[in-house]
Amino acid sequence: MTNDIWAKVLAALKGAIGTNNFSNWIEPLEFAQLAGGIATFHVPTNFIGNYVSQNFGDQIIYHMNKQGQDVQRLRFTVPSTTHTAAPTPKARPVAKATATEDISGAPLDARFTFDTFVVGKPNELAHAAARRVAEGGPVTFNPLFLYGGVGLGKTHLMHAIAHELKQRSPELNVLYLSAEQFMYRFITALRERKMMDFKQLFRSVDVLMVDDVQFIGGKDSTQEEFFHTFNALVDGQKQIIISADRAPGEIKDLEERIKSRLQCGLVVDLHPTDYELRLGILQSKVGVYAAQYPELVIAPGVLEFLAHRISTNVRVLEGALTRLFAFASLVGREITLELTQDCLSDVLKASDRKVTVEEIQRKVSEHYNIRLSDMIGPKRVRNYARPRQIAMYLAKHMTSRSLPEIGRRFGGRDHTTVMHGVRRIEELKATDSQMADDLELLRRALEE
Ligand SMILES: Nc1ncnc2c1ncn2[C@@H]1O[C@H](COP(=O)(O)OP(=O)(O)OP(=O)(O)O)[C@@H](O)[C@H]1O
Repeated sequence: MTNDIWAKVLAALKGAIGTNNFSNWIEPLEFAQLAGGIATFHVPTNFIGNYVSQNFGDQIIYHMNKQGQDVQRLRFTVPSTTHTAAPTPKARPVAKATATEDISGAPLDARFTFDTFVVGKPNELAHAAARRVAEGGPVTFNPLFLYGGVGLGKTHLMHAIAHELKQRSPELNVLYLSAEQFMYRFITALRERKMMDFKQLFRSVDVLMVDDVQFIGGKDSTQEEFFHTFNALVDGQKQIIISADRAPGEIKDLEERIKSRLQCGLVVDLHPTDYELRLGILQSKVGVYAAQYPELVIAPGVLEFLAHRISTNVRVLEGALTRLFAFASLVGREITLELTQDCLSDVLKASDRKVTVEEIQRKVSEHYNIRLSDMIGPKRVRNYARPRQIAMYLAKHMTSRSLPEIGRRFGGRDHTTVMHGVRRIEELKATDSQMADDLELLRRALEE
């Protein structure tokens, strides 16, 4: 396809989608080639590619074909030289953290402080322990062992401790690094015959922080060296802080003596977030964005919606918010529930909890205080029939099962029985507020 033809396609698109959309979404595209019915474009970010494909893909194909080209599909690629993390020039990137290089450890993220850490029930113990260690003074528990699932704030708390300690006592030698970096340094020291320097460095610190220690599981010589370093520091009354994705006793392929050493101090876990904590985190992050995007308005209910729907981990929650603000700023619109659902459809889909028909049956029978066997069994009395219909209704709306599949799970009932039950509940939902409340309650309980 020649540039002339592409220019004609562009002119037609501009007329079809309007100047704003055109300059936001189509101008950043760079036509690369047309081969085998596939038109390829270079885009600055995957986000733009996805958006264009979903929203303007059909029109691009239509106008290219109208110009005599045979286009069946579009492909969007981000050239490797393009910086993928940055949104288009029109979107303001989120401020980058200034990393302060520790003397000999990994950089600390300037954003990870106690001030920016939101405390809730699931992390209050871990937070209190971290605060206590950050006060410095005589070592009371050694090591402090923080563990929890992905993205729940372990690294954030460790960096916060390091920042605080350095602020209170700048002379302290605080060394923060990941277990992987520990291993890498150890191997380098071995290779370069600098083990003495290695031992000296690690034994001279006042506070040693090792992140993601589960990494050394199965790495025998690294474990051995870690064990010696650990003992030397504990003997010298130096504080050690460790994080892992699971409790010390559950780390795979870790020597027993190390497990028991790690359990000697205080072991605290970060529990999965609950709704209140997620909402608190979102509110605090929105404060930051509000300063960066003063023109953006966020409609009531959006944060509650996100806190309710994204329950995986805080990193995903943060990513969703970043994307939402970048997107809203790009299109110059208020952040409404509708825009949120459009912009984050993939994230929302991915974090939808997969509810099974069996879970629904169990929950509904508990709620109405009937036996599971009666819910599935043949009895047709109202006491059983209504909860059964409610469970069918929820199965239809909360799972991807077809009506015949649902029928089979309800004691081999026919799909028309399921359809009738679902319709009956839909009618009641519209007319009976008690029924509507019950359905909402059950839905929430199942999504927890
Ligand atoms: N309670 C919280 N308050 C504010 N931000 C939080 C909180 N918990 C987590 N975060 C944020 O979530 C993101 C992920 O946190 P972090 O990197 O500390 O997780 P992690 O537990 O170390 O995860 P991983 O197991 O992947 O290493 C960070 O940007 C962090 O600032």
